[in-house]
Amino acid sequence: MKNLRIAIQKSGRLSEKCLSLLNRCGLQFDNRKRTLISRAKNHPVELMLVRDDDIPHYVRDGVCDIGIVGLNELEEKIGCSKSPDNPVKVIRSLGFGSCRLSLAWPKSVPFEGLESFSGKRIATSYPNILERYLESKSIAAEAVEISGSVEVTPSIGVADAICDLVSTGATLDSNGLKEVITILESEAVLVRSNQTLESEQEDFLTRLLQRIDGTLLAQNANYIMMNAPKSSIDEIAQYLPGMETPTVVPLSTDSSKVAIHAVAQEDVVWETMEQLKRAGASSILVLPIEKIIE
Ligand SMILES: Nc1ncnc2c1ncn2[C@@H]1O[C@H](COP(=O)(O)OP(=O)(O)OP(=O)(O)O)[C@@H](O)[C@H]1O
Ligand SMILES: O=P(O)(O)OC[C@H]1O[C@H](OP(=O)(O)OP(=O)(O)O)[C@H](O)[C@@H]1O
Ligand SMILES: [Mg+2]
Repeated sequence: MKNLRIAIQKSGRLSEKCLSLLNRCGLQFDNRKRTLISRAKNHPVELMLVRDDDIPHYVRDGVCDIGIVGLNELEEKIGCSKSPDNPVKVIRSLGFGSCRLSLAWPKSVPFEGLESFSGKRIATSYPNILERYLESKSIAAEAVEISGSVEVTPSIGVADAICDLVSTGATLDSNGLKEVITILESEAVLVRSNQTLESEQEDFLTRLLQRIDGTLLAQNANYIMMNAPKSSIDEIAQYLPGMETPTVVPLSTDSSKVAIHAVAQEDVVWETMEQLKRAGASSILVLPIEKIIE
């Protein structure tokens, strides 16, 4: 059977989270960091550890079948991820690696809107996204390609402004810059090529996607259990927002009471538990959920 090849970032902001997601999906790999291709111990899967810049092209060219990469890298290297003709398709958004690609301007220079960028040099590691954006807004500015430490370029005279990734904004702030326009909201995405996979690979990918969905769903979900008088079931159900119909089970020791179990698709806060107690519930337990298959 042909292995499903998965590319993830070798070392960087996404590496640990990608590995942890795959582990939670039941894939086990050798931990040796220097092994750049490793076969999963228990599934027909091969893991490729590579620079994140290369993942979009590897997936497009069929070097690997699927990959996890920031949407920012995908848009830069392949572009138009939303177009149906795109050779690389986003098949899941994974909810980590959240950041945005933004234009930033020196705090010491007055900023008068997008027009301020006209005729200016903008340093960036994302020249394709930037140029597409500037063109769509009819702004004539020069994208100066820089591979890293972009935030330093205005203060050393290499550029007038920058276009780079922002998360907390601390890097911009400590380099005398302020975020002025967001061009792209990004997060880690699972991608696949448009090329047809062998049927066994496709089958395994379907199973893997079900596991990823189950893991992502479980991530924010909780299981809540409590005992309550039968007379309070309706009131208690009102305080279980976003939950499927709770399971109500008789208690063998007390016929006036029942056990209520429910899955909450969100965090259950102390206030909700306090409300449940006021409504007559006791022994209220909230447990994390590890996996879900719907
Ligand atoms: N400050 C941030 N907060 C959250 N996510 C971020 C942040 N900066 C980058 N990312 C996301 O993490 C991805 C990887 O970032 P990282 O800095 O590790 O990349 P890199 O230096 O290009 O790594 P590589 O050596 O693989 O080329 C980015 O493409 C982006 O999607
Ligand atoms: O808004 P902040 O929370 O300060 O994050 C933004 C910084 O994070 C990323 O760099 P990273 O730290 O990954 O370093 P690198 O660019 O050298 O990989 C990005 O390129 C910014 O420089
Ligand atoms: Mg990179």
